[in-house]
Amino acid sequence: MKAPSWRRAVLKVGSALIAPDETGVSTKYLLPIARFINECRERGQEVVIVSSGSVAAGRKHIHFEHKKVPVAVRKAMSAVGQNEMMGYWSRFFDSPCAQLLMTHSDLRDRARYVSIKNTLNRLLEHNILPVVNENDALATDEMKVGDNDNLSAMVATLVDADALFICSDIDGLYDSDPNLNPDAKKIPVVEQIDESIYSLAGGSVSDVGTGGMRTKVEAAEKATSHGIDTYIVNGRKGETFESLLQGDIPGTLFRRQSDPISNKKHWLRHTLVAQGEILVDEGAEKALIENGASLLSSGIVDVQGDFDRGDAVLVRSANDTDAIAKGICQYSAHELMHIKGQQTEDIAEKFGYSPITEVIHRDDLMILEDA
Ligand SMILES: Nc1ncnc2c1ncn2[C@@H]1O[C@H](COP(=O)(O)OP(=O)(O)O)[C@@H](O)[C@H]1O
Ligand SMILES: N[C@@H](CCC(=O)OP(=O)(O)O)C(=O)O
Repeated sequence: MKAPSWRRAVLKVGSALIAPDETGVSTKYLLPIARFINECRERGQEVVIVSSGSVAAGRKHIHFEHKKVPVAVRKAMSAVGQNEMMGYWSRFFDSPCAQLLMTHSDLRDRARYVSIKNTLNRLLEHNILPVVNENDALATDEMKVGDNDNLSAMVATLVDADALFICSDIDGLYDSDPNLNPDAKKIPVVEQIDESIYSLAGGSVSDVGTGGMRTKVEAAEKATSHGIDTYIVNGRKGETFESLLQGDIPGTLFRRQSDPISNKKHWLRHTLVAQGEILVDEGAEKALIENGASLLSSGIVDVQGDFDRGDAVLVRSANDTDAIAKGICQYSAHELMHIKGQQTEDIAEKFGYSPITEVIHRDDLMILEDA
């Protein structure tokens, strides 16, 4: 079976490759990766790197006795290590590399999201190789993505990539962790990601790696739902990249969904964090799910949480605990408490102004699965 062709790819390099000894970065596994990138670029394909390794690089300079490194020390390691990690990449390419450090809070803000997208596109136009990492030194828990597997899927969506290569220290997804079970069997192709796939994926055994296989499957789910073929391959083996160049599939391919959801809805579903909940009556629930309607104030029963205009919220039936939709709300929680259950015309009369008809516009609304 041949791999689908691609035009633009994101290639994620985990700590397991750039920092195989977990302290300090190393060129040991980077040369075949850099050769692969150079060859792809010569063929007219574009590549964005998402690289881990800043924490491992920083460990060389900030010694810490205990295995469990406190958050502040990890951030300091990352700050001193980013530069070093970038230096390693730069030495492999004749054209320049550009560093982009971001957090989840940058990606969930629509304006910043578009700004990052434009910057990445300009860099690619100028044949500059972007190297993305999380801005670990600044990110608080609420701000961060937390792992570069998920970050790479978000970046792949952002740049409209058609392939995502997650390069790690393992040959792909197995039916259990091969580091723990020598009889584990590799799964060459995953057509659909569901709970049975998640149940196979374990964590990381490394001190600097984050997430293990679970975050890779999460990344694959995000990317494939956006129409991006996702590969987990072993970046420790040079032949992996030879195979990829020949169009073979050396690891596990998670095949893209044939009906990808739009950019905006993808961003809404996977990137935006809901700030509150809107409880709706049966009529509104039916209108949203069956008729593809916008949410109007008349169907709202209650409001929970404290959100502002433009924030993401979950919509759920007043009779159920499961959310049915997620959307961007045009009103604040405070405003909704006043207009809930009212017809749009009555609001105009009561409050003396012409309200926005849709509390959540259909275009800003994503029905969740199983609703
Ligand atoms: N089902 C599985 N198949 C393959 N690897 C698995 C599985 N479950 C857990 N793993 C672990 O995931 C590790 C790779 O993740 P991680 O250490 O975070 O690497 P990276 O630094 O490349 O992100 C593997 O070395 C393996 O121990
Ligand atoms: N941002 C961190 C890496 C976080 C991460 O996800 O690591 P990994 O699981 O090795 O890809 C760093 O630069 O060290």
